[in-house]
Amino acid sequence: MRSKRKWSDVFGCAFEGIIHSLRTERNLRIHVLAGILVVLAALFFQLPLRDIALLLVMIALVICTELLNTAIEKAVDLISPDWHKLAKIAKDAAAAAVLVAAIISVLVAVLLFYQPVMSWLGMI
Ligand SMILES: Nc1ncnc2c1ncn2[C@@H]1O[C@H](COP(=O)(O)OP(=O)(O)OP(=O)(O)O)[C@@H](O)[C@H]1O
Repeated sequence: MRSKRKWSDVFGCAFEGIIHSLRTERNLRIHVLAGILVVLAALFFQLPLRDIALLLVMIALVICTELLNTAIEKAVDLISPDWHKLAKIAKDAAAAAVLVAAIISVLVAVLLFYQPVMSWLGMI
């Protein structure tokens, strides 16, 4: 089925989703702040553009999984306000997606920052 929604409506809904999630989800705010700090650190240590691009991809991955986690949580709360085994599986899997993205992002950041930080500290 072809959607008749205007582009401005599509962007408007997406923007509302971001604002609502930022207002209500503490973990998302932490991830956005961490992402900003990582980009500032990458600029400070003058990482190559390719490394900065990789960091941006990882930051986007974490923020997107966090947004999807919020979407799944809300949908599950709507469908299953009471305790249900499948609701637990859905929410736990969504939370696990954020955790995996966050862990891999930290590993990528450590690999990319290791050499420049050590050299800045005069340790190599
Ligand atoms: N309806 C439910 N049925 C079964 N288990 C649930 C249900 N709601 C929540 N849980 C369990 O509680 C955990 C926490 O769920 P909750 O909705 O409170 O998310 P949260 O961890 O507080 O997320 P966030 O902090 O990102 O808002 C879930 O991962 C799940 O294990």
